[in-house]
Order: sequence, then C-alpha cells, then structure tokens
Amino acid sequence: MANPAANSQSSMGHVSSNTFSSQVRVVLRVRPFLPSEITSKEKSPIPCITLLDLDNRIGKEVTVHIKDQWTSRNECYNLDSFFGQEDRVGHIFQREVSTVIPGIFQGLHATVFAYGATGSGKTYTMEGTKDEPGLIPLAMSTILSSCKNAQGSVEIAYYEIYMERCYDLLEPKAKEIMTLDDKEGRLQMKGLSWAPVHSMDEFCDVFSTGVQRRKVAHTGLNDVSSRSHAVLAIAVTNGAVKGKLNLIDLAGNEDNRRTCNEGIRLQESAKINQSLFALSNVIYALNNNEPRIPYRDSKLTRILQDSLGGTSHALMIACLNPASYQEAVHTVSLAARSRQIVNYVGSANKKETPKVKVDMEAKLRAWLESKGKNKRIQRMNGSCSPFLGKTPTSIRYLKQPGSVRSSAKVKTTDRKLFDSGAPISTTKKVYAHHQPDDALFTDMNALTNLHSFLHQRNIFSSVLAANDASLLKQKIGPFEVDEVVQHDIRLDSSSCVLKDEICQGCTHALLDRDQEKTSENLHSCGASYSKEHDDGLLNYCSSLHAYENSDTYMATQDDGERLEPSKAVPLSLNGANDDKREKSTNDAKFFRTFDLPGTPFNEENLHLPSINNVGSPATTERIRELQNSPRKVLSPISSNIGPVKHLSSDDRVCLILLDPKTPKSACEKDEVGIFGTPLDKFNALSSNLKESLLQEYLAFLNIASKEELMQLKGIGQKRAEYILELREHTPRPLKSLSDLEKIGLSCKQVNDMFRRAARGIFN
Ligand SMILES: Nc1ncnc2c1ncn2[C@@H]1O[C@H](COP(=O)(O)OP(=O)(O)OP(=O)(O)O)[C@@H](O)[C@H]1O
Repeated sequence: MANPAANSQSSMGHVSSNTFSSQVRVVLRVRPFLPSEITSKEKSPIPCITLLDLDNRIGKEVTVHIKDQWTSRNECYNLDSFFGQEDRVGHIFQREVSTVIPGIFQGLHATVFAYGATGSGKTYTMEGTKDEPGLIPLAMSTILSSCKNAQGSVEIAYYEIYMERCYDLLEPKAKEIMTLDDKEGRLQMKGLSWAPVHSMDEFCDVFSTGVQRRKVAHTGLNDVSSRSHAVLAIAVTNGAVKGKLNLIDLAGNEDNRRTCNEGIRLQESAKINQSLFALSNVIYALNNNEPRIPYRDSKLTRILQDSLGGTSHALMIACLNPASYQEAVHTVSLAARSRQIVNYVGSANKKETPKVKVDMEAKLRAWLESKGKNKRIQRMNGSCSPFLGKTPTSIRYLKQPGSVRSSAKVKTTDRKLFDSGAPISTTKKVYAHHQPDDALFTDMNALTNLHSFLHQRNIFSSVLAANDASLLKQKIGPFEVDEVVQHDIRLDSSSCVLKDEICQGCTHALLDRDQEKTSENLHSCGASYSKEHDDGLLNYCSSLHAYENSDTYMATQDDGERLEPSKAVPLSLNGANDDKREKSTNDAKFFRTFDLPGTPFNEENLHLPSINNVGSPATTERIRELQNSPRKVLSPISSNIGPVKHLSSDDRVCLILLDPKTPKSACEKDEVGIFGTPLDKFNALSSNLKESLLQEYLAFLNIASKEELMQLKGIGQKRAEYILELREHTPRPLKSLSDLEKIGLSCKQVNDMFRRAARGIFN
C-alpha cells in the first residue's frame, strides 16, 4: 500500500523543504451485518454499499456505489480506499496507519479518526476486541517496538469530549480539563495528564482503566454506545524531536427517532450531533474556501483543527453499517468532501505556528478573495509570496484546482457536483426564501450552517433573507439559481414560518434556538406552541443536528421536494404524539413534515389558516389581504440570470428554486442582470462589502477568545470578559450593529473602526 504521505507529496508538490501538502486521506470501512440485522428470510442480505472497479482497489482511489434496495435511489462517490465486510482491522492498520508511524519519529503529527453513525463500528475499529485488536493497540505496539530501536520514549494522554466539556480519562475522577489557546493560537489542554508507557502490558492497564471511565450507554441502536468523542494521544520523544499520533473514536450521529433516546441520553445525543454538525461545517467551509472556518464552534472541531486544514497528517476512517442506506449517504458524502482538504504537514519542531491575528484588512481581503476579486487582492498583497504567513486561512488559498480529486472512470454529466462530494444522481432543488427586510438571517454563520447542513443531507432547501435581490444573490453562496418563483406572502421579521407553504403540504417551518421565538414562529402560521412541545422539539432538533449550534433552523422533509398535501405525514412537535412520529419515520426515513398543532394537512388546508391565531398585527393584516385576494404563485422561470430581475424589494417573499452545483464565485456567476445601472451595481457592492465586514466583525466577537478580543481596538479586558459572559447565556449574543450597544460600543465607534480599516486598504 502506498504511503499516504508519499502520495500526497507527489501529487501536491513541496511547499518547502520541510513542509509538504497532504490531502486528508479518507477510507471506508463497512462492518459485517449483525445477527439482529439479518432476518430469517434473507440469509445473506445485500449491503447498501458496494465497491465499483474491484481491480482498482489498490489504486489511487476507489469508487463506491450506495444503493437503496427499496427505492431506485443510488449514488457514487470517490474515496481513497475501501475495506469491506471481510476485511480485518489488521488490514486497515497495515495499509493505512502503519505508514504514518515513521513520520511521528521524525517529529510529525498525525491524526486517525473514526467517523460514522451510531453502531457503525467505530469503537470496534479503534479499540478492537481480544480476538481482533483494533487500531489503537496495533499502533501502540508498533510505536513501542520502533521506540526500542530508536531509543525514544512514549507517553500517552486519553481524554473525552462529553457534552462539550473535556475530561481526563487517565485521572481517577475523570477531572475536567480546560482547553485554552496559547499566545500562538495553539490549543493547550490545561491539566491534561500524560502517562509514560514502556510496554504493551503497561499500556493495556492504563488504557483499559481510561476506557472504563469513558461514558457509554445503551441506546435503541447500539447496546454499548459511546456518549463522547474519545482521543488517545501518543507522544513520542526521539532525542530532541517530538511527534504525536492522535487516535480518535468519535461518537456517532444519532437519529433520535430511531434511538428512542430520552432525558439525559437525548441531551447527550443533541451535543454529539451538534459537534458533528460543527465538523461538517468546518469541512464545508474548507472546501468552499470560506474566509472564516468555524473551528471554534465546538470542542471537537477545535481539537481537530490541526488535522483539517492544519499541519497534521489526517486519516479519516468512515465507518458504515451495511444495512442503512440513509446513514451511508450521510457518512460517505461528508467523507468524500473531507478528502479535498489539504493540510500542510511539517516538522512539528521546526514549523512556525500560525498566529491568530485580528486584522480587519485581512478579513476584507479574504472576503474579496472569496468573491473572486483577485486583482484587488494582488494589489493588496503587493509582491508577497502566497506562502508567507501561513495562517490556517491563507493556507486554504494555496489549494490548487488540481488538488480536487476526481475519477476519470465515473461517468457523470455533473462532474463538478461529483467532485464537490455531492452525490452524482442528485437533481433536487433548493428552496430559498427571499425576505425583504433582511431581519431574519443577518447572521451569515447561521446561513452557512444551514446550507451546509441541508446540502450534506441532500436536502437542498434553504432560507435566505436579504434586503435586495443582489444581496440575496451574494448570500446564496455555493448554489446557482435555477428558477425563481414569486411567493405571495409577506413575513414580518419575527414570523419565520412560511404559512402558505405549510398550507400546501409543503414542509418548511423554522425553529429558533430561543423557545419564545419558536413559539412566535409557530404562532405566525396559526399554530400554538406550549412548553409541552419542548421534548418533541428538542428531539426533532437534535435530529436536525442543529438546535444549539446556530440561531435559526428549518425543518423540512427529507428530499426537499414538495409533498402532495395528501401525502404529507404529520409529525407532531409534541413528544407525546409518538404514533404519528412513528408513522412519519416509517414513511420518510429521514426528516419529515411535522405537524403544527391546529394546522392539519389536508386538501382544505390549501388556503391560509384562520387569522385568529396569527402573531403580529402586520402579518395578520397581510394575511387578511391575501385571503381576500386570489392565490397567486407565479410559475417557475428557468434561466439562471433573468428571473432575479423579477425580484422586488417590496413586501414579497420570493421562493427560489436552486440546484446544487459546484460553487462559483459570486462575481463569476452573474453580475450582469442582477444589478441595474453601473451606479446601482457599485452601490450594491459597497453596501454588501460593508455588511459583510460587519458580519465578520460580529462573528468574530461571537467566537473569539478573550485574548483575541483584546487585540481589537476598543476592546479591553473588561469588555472582553463581558462578551464572554454574554456568550454563556446565548452562544451568539451579537447579531446586529445595534447589539454592539450591549457591550458599550456605539455605532459611531464601530463605523469609525470600519472607516479606518477601509482607509488602510485603499492607502
Ligand atoms: N468488523 C466488525 N465485526 C464484527 N462486529 C462488529 C464489527 N464492527 C462493529 N461490530 C459490532 O457492531 C456493534 C456496533 O459497533 P460499535 O460499538 O463499534 O459502533 P460505534 O460506531 O462505535 O457506535 P457508537 O457511535 O454508538 O459508539 C457492536 O456490537 C460491535 O461488536
């Protein structure tokens, strides 16, 4: 088996004599069927995933085919390697992990992490059994024997991330450890204990005690399900050189309608799903060269930061249950995206650690770059080499188009789509709602999360808000507009539910992390919401992997296409309504419509519901108007560019149908047509630029560490501490310019700051 490091060196070329680029290597591991998955009728069930091109198994990449045996749905993906049901963990070790160990003795860092749904075999692969040792004992034993030859020493640390907190598993009471940034922006685990290890016996003693401390529990899908992400760090000292191998067993994605989790299990599950969602966002942002990579959205992504777009080798083992098509699609689509990420691996002892620098100019540069304004950037950069100042952000821009792997063997009309990691066969639509007053989705982050979350699950359905069509176009980001349909209902800023769609049996409703807001949202579509919905909501939202991660999320059906009203299956938000949920689960497999109490789906419901239950007076008034006028939904317009002209900034909400395509820059897409005169265009761009800077600034305030905050002009220790305090109550407390008053910054101060940043750029 080829050495991944060697592969990537040759494919990507050297960046410097001791730093080389290396794509995240992604291999697939399909576990055997468990006895409980084999019905008496079918003795040898067919796995939902198969390897195409068996001959190519040892080649540079493999193509896998995922097929749903009950429907005609199927997808193909390219990955680096495939291990089927008959393959033993030893094979994976020999071919994938043993090759990175020599690098550890030369001071490199490497991470091997098992990713997959609950019950897919991650722990089995990492820890193994008595009869079949897993990657952890195999790696340890190889490191120990290499150590003897090299006369080096080995230490291990073992910790878990449970409910977004880190606990040291080598300490008797699994004490909590703090994760801090050092001056250089590197993650430090304060108080983590390291145990020296000289032999396998010693290792087994220490490690097995840690394993017993790790939180596991019985769930509906796995008898012994990990409730935390566990990280075993093996540090090797070889003379003056120190290298490290992280072996990570992630907790699995959980669909709580299938696990039947309740109480604490449900809360754990929400945290697990939330952190895996953050992981998918990081992968998505890296793939799309986004100016900000949301590493800080969870402990997991912070810990994996060096392995995703950083300076560590990374191997992802995507684990699959052969019986679950939906899980397979979810896991493999994320895995396929991950292998496009490029790391810049260098000697841990020599490398200059990137500094986290607060620099509005850099942010603006990144933003311009993401919009394809390269000339401006060249001017801003002067004659600097792109390799200088390799912060994680700048590293991403070194990614060459050629670095995106593709398979010549895969015949697809949408090659770009395939390369982007999305399934080939997808033709589903994205629904984006244009909301005129831009009040709902001013948070770009929430928007990105939403895109990523939905895209990853083939739910090409999304919500956007913008105060004019051009801004909307900018915000659409990676998607291309196919069609625009005017949608004839006005929403005020607090009403998030598209009443009119729900009435058609279509399935969009927005949940807000703030329960009061959710209640308002539901009210606005004629539904009532009470505390007793909380269970159901939490359950639902943890299935969405999203509830606590961002501000607003949309619940939607599984495939993003409209349902016939008669086919819509209500799923109550109320946890008590289990029979309905059960039915919904059976019918929908994944996400499904949920029933808004008081708004049953049926033919009669094709008109707007009674105005008596509706929220704000403005909405009520508008609905009254609409009820008195004939329903008006314009037909789809097929061009990519033309329809946007029809967007109005009056009180309409536009429903835009989008097809997921490989991202293009906003500039490249269609500047023609969305703007009016050149002056309009200039004005629109200027206002977008200002808005983007503001959003970046707010996003930064919402996530930066205290030290980073204090590097901003106008933010001293007290203000930084106050921001951190605000975050304890609401993770993203600052959403708009006026919110800055909460931290005692006047609009004038902020405007001055932006002015200074802009002057710096144009000087
Ligand atoms: N290669 C394999 N051969 C035989 N049994 C396996 C294999 N992989 C997994 N299993 C079995 O499948 C079940 C689930 O595996 P495991 O607990 O490793 O899943 P997991 O992905 O770690 O789940 P969770 O995320 O819930 O912790 C276990 O009973 C395990 O013994």
